[in-house]
Amino acid sequence: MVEQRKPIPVSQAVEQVVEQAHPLGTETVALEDSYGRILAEPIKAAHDVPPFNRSPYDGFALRSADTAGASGERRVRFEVIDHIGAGEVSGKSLTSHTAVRIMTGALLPEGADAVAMFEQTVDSGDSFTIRKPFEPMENVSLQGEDAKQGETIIDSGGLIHPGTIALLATFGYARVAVSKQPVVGILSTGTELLDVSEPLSPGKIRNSNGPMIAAQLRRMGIHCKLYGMSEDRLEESFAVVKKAAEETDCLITTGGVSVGDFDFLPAIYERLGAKVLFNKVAMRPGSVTTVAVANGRYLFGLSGNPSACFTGFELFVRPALLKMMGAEKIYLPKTTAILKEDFTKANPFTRFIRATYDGTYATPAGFNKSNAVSSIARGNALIVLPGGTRGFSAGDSVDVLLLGVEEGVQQWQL
Ligand SMILES: Nc1nc2c(c(=O)[nH]1)N[C@H]1C(S)=C(S)[C@@H](COP(=O)(O)OP(=O)(O)OC[C@H]3O[C@@H](n4cnc5c(N)ncnc54)[C@H](O)[C@@H]3O)O[C@H]1N2
Ligand code: MOO
Ligand SMILES: [Mg+2]
Repeated sequence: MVEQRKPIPVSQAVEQVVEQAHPLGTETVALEDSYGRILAEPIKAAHDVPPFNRSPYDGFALRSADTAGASGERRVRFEVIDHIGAGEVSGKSLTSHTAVRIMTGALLPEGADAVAMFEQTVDSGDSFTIRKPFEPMENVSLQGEDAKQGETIIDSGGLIHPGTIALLATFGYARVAVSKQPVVGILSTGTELLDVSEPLSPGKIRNSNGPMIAAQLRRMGIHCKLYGMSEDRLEESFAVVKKAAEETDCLITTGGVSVGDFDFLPAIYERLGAKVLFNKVAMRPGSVTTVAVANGRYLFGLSGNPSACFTGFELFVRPALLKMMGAEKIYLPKTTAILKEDFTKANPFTRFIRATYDGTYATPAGFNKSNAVSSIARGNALIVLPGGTRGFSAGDSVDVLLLGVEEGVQQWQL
């Protein structure tokens, strides 16, 4: 008799998977290799930013006191005593009605407390005039206005993105403490599978799940170990899964997890003595998604059906790996959108519909069965239709999970 599996709610399944994830510790990498990694130390301002009072304009550094009473009728003249660009330091100190010609980014000379932009002056080389008074510190970029020494600017646990890199570089982090990345393996199971470069033959299809998951991992900044494809034969599959599981923190297999005569993953988990967290989730696609743990390592048994495989990765594998990487924001961001099509038939399982989201509407991305591959290629989001007794109509407000967003959110809520 076919095994009866008990489906668990999606949120419970996500919780159970994430609960098993343990951070892998930290390492340091060169700044140029840190993009996309998870920051393992807070970034504290090592010094004020900017580190000195500087000119935000190309113009003349002057003493504001000398500008008192200036007007169109009573222009005030300054003698230019030096000329500096950014990076140069004037050796001159300003005295009454003297100024230094200064470029954007240059340290203000001693005595100066304001900058007249070129556009605010009539310039005649050795001297210039102005027609308005300047306030102390007018047109000055003040030391520490951006960041104060000792201030924590970014907490640990965030994704290092280009802005983070700019900050790290500002403070002289040639090396950065980041969380270690998990070693992740991918094995595609199925006697029907052909490699991408092989021609089709009767009953065979090309392996699309393997390359897809490798790309889903790359999108998270993770490089994986490829274990290729294995045919649906118990002994051989067991050997390769066992080896791969020993060599990785997380092994992702696709296919062979359902109740078919050649679905060997359940038997393999049993032989490995792995603890199966669940083997049925009340979701579609991906109801057969199975997650097991052996010796502290994850075994993700994703469905062979491409849409189910894709969805299983985004919902379960992604947050688990991010948590292992020390990330705080491990879940896909969620928003609401207006549904573009009817889904009038109720479904007891929560459905995840591949869709395009344009900021207002969520439009299903076409053929949306579990075995669909075209809709994964078109979509940038997953519409969530909760399981239950009701259907959904065009115009309904629905939840949408956003795919491919650089950084997610901290709370899982569905
Ligand atoms: N009697 C039942 N049959 C099925 C059930 C069930 O509950 N009772 N569940 C169905 C559901 S839901 C799904 S989803 C599939 C899951 O099957 P498996 O995860 O065991 O995957 P396979 O049987 O190996 O393959 C399913 C399908 O996907 C194609 N496939 C497999 N690997 C790849 C790959 N790497 N790239 C592209 N396509 C792949 C494979 O050829 C099959 O067509 O089971 C249902 N059956
Ligand atoms: O596991 Mo299946 O994907 O629900 O069609
Ligand atoms: Mg099967």
